[in-house]
Amino acid sequence: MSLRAIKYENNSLEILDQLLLPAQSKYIQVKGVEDGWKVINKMQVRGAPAIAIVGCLSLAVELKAEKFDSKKQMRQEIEGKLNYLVSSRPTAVNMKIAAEELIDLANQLSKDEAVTLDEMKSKFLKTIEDMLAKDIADNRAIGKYGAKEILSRVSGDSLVRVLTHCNTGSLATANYGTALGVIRTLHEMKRLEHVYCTETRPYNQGARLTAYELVHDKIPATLIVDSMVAALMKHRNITAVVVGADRVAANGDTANKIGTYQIAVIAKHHGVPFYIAAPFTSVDMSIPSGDHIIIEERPDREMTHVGEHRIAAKGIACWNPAFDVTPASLIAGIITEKGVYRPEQLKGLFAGGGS
Ligand SMILES: CSC[C@@H](O)[C@@H](O)C(=O)COP(=O)(O)O
Repeated sequence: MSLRAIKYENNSLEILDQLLLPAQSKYIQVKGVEDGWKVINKMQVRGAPAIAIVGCLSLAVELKAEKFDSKKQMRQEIEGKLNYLVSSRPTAVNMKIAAEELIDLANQLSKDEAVTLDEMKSKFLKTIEDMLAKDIADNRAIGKYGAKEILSRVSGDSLVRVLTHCNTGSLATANYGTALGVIRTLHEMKRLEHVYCTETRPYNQGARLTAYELVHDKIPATLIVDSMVAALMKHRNITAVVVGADRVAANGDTANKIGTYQIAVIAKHHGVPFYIAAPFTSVDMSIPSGDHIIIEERPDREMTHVGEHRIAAKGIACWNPAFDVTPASLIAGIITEKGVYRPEQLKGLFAGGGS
């Protein structure tokens, strides 16, 4: 079983087809931006950090093979292709933030007369290639800060019981994961008694992908269906909830996989602290609140069918938003690679250049 969602070696990019997991481990080659857009849009690769990394690496693969007449031409192509990649899925912000940073870099390199055409290309490619290592380092730091925060909720050497939703692990990132990274760290510290993961209907990221990662790593885990969360909190003494993010607004409101909001409401009712684990690349300071987040709506078929098998009555109308927004008031803390912050602290961090 492979847990590497993204393989990038010798300028060849392959992604593990997450539509086929857990039944089959099959890699598909991404030959350029067109392929990158398709694998993201079809959710063969998914999870906010992995979307950004695969999108940018698909551009790297294409740029390496291309010959440009001028730095201006290269800059224009970069900008057009990055904007196209941003359109592949609308809610996760990581691809948009990466695109803005890379377009800025291309502008700077193209204006700098001391930089040749070849140097511009190699500096640009190196910046993209460095994203893989940075994401893993960020996830390790998130794991460390998150574990410390959750352990602060129990006394002495007590073990903790954690609930997570969707998939935020090695399959959603360059490796290790964000919320699942926190769970991995707790397990490495031998302080995790048990993790519960939701099925995460309709795409079943929890049942198919998180369960696959937990079994692979031999982490003590139990799968529940999404409607069991309240019963779980009543009967199983959950220490904390930790989930990922697709976009965190400036006030801390957070878009994440559909179903996250109801878990946060239930957690509040039971006095269970609810945490978001996300790198700063998921924070969108350009929007004041979650009301401004565009929520992707996916095809009805994801709800009406499991694989090829229809489970819903023919003719029924469906509503299939892929994400919801959890208000900042329900979030105990945002676990980042730089530490754990209360939602209302975000604005101050960015004002002080904290990103
Ligand atoms: C580290 S992944 C964070 C989020 O992207 C994750 O929680 C999530 O909602 C994934 O949604 P998906 O639709 O599978 O891309």
